Amino acid sequence: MILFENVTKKYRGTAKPALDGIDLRVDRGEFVFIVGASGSGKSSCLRLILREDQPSSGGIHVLGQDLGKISSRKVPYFRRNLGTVFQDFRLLTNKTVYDNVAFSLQVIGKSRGFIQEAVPDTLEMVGLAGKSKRYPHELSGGEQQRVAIARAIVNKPAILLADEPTGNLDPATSLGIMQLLRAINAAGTTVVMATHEATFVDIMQQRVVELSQGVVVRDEVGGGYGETASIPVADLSAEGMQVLRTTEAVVRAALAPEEVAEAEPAGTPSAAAAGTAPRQSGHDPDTAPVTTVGAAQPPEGAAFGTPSTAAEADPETPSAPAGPAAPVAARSDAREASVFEPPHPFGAEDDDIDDGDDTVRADGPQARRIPSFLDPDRPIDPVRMSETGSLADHLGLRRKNDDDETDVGPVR
Ligand SMILES: Nc1ncnc2c1ncn2[C@@H]1O[C@H](COP(=O)(O)OP(=O)(O)OP(=O)(O)O)[C@@H](O)[C@H]1O
Repeated sequence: MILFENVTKKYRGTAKPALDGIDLRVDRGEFVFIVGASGSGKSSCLRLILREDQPSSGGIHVLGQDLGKISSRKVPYFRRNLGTVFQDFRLLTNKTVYDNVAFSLQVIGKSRGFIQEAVPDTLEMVGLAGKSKRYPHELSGGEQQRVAIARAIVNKPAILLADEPTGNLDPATSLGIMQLLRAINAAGTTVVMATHEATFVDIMQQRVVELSQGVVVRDEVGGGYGETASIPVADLSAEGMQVLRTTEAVVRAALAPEEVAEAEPAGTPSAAAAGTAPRQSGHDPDTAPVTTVGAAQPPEGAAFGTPSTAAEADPETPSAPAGPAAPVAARSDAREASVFEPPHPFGAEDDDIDDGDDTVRADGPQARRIPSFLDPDRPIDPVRMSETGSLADHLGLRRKNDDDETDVGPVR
């Protein structure tokens, strides 16, 4: 899906290359952290994948495209299949939440009908259904980043590139964002994330590619942040891990193919997978207990087919989402697509682009995509988690207060 072959990037006027002979392969469905000290080449990597920049030498293939051969005219089409999220959110300040997300579809010519379905669905998924009319300055940092993520995924990209997406957020809010990215990955989108956040790299147990002075010095699955961490690794509590396990359980339950097949009437292939449950307006995810931090744990009855009670979130009862999803199954008939369908690397308008590189290696790193400590079959007590305070408490990351504004600003 992403292939770097001996890629070197040397910026004009610099003595040392930013990237020096990089070989890297990322397969469909992987979640890959790119870590390394400041200046090690993480952002340069992402820019090359996005085709914002070109390598000085070497070859890069993304979604079957040789980026060295793709014409400038085709670059915008190519980028439709890549969602991007940045540390500084990059929202349009004069547009509402809804319009920020809708805009990315309007500029690529999506129909009004598609936009009217896809935008609310995606906002619901990221836990912002009740804030669609707000402007960015009326949102906390965590909410702004969720808008940015909604905008990045509303067109169902095959790949989501995230460059320090939690860099401006406090730890508890960052965890919500990480859970959301993990859920998006669980739904089929390949995620490549550059980060300094040792804590999340360690607890997520995904593939870690470490750069040092433009060279890959480590590439392992389930690795921690490593010796070069510039941020101390937090000692996450067992409760913190339970929170993540519950999230994974909910996502898995919502996306499990067998439940989908049973839950939906014939002709509505995306209904249960979309997890489109009756909407609950006015819900503020930042004021709710543990189960709503991050949209991977959306408001009750909301996206992912989330169980309607904390008890139902128990992974022992994975069929819980089938209920909430059912009432809106008929509505799905009218949809062009659901955000939870497997990503279609290229739409009809992009048929001229070859997608031949999208094979999955059976023995590839994605084989361990879901770590054992997130195993939904392991016993947890979701009721206790939902009734005993905030996520920050569970993680030992208590905030100064509950004010939304504490989401904003660097805390490291
Ligand atoms: N446009 C540019 N022109 C010249 N040098 C650049 C340019 N962009 C990046 N560099 C240099 O390339 C190297 C890698 O930069 P890059 O931004 O990829 O690192 P990074 O790992 O993302 O760093 P950080 O964690 O601080 O964002 C650095 O030495 C940087 O100074």
